[in-house]
Amino acid sequence: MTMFVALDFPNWKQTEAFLNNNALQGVPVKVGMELFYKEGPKVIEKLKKNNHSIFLDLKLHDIPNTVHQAMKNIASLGVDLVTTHTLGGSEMIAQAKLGLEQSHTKLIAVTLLTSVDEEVVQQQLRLPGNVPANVNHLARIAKDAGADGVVSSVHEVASIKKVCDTSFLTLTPGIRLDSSHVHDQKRVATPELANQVGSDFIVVGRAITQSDHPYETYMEVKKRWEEE
Ligand SMILES: O=c1ccn([C@@H]2O[C@H](COP(=O)(O)O)[C@@H](O)[C@H]2O)c(=O)[nH]1
Repeated sequence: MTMFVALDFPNWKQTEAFLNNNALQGVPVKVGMELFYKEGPKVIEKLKKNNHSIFLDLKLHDIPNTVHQAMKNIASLGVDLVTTHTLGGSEMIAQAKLGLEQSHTKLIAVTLLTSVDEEVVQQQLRLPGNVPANVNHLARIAKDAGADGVVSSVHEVASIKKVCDTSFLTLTPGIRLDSSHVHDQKRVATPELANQVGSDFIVVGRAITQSDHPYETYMEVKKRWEEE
């Protein structure tokens, strides 16, 4: 069970200040597109030097060969987890996994983003079935293609564990302490519910990074996540 703090900051200077000013040095962190596209691989080196576990959330989505070659480069960074989308299909996921084979990095495939709801799935994208059915289907594809786990919302975890096996990892963003301030997220849940349904990892961003008291909020979320 690990809780990652999403370091969604524009650059290293602001990231470092946030970690140092709030006594969060060494906590598990998620690096996403915003920070990585600005700072590149050196941001990973810096965080590793400060003993952070790292989830690199770049959500690769391209043809299988391109994803394979990109994952070979990511493997050399020594991060703990990395993401690809599932919507590139089985071959893309399998090639992503092969690209990581010389490393300890686990491959996590994004099913449906937590910012997506039934309106997007059914009215905009016109996918057959509802959100839970699509998430289950994509999780099964990811597992069969060799991924170590999936990103979903907390609400789909129990069903994924049933369909894919309890050892198949689930990583759940969209964590909120209450129903206010959901921002652009649609499928949100509390840390307690994430624990109850058996989520293996949670990701918490703005609830902590935009808090008036980030350290206290971090400790509160962690307590609620671990002690339920
Ligand atoms: O389906 C997904 C996949 C990734 N994310 C990422 O998690 C964090 C969540 O941030 P909050 O501020 O806690 O909403 C963010 O970095 C996303 O890129 C996700 O939310 N949903």
